Amino acid sequence: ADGELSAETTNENKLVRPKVEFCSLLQHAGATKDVFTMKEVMFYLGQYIMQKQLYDPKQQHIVHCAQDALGRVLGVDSFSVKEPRVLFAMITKNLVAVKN
Ligand SMILES: C[C@@H](c1ccc(Cl)cc1)n1cnc(-c2ccccc2)c1-c1c(C(=O)NCCN2CCN(C3CCCCC3)CC2)[nH]c2cc(Cl)ccc12
Repeated sequence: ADGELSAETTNENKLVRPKVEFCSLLQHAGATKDVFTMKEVMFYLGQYIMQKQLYDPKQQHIVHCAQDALGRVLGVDSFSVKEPRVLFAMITKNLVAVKN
């Protein structure tokens, strides 16, 4: 049905290798490896956004990343965490699937 994220994208156990700049963001948030599950990628990105206080203090579902490497990597100035489909599309551009 419309609105369904593709199973491929949201399979949280799917293994991915983030591209170089994206991987350094995850490592800034505490990651110590270069192959992740999608679930881990989202966890570390959440930590990154929290640690760098990129979310809007008034509307905490809005993330402002124009002045941050995150904005360069995702290609946007801001986004809403309430639009997972948009978010996954931007994030998967920075990931390479790992054949297992
Ligand atoms: C459900 C989940 C989510 C997960 C995936 C998607 Cl595509 C959308 C949404 N989510 C809900 N709000 C957030 C969030 C909001 C603001 C700042 C940081 C995180 C998240 C995100 C997590 C996360 O791992 N979240 C753990 C629990 N969150 C509760 C909300 N908490 C808020 C507490 C108040 C201050 C703002 C954060 C942070 C921990 N990882 C993300 C990575 C990105 Cl690229 C974007 C958003 C998130």
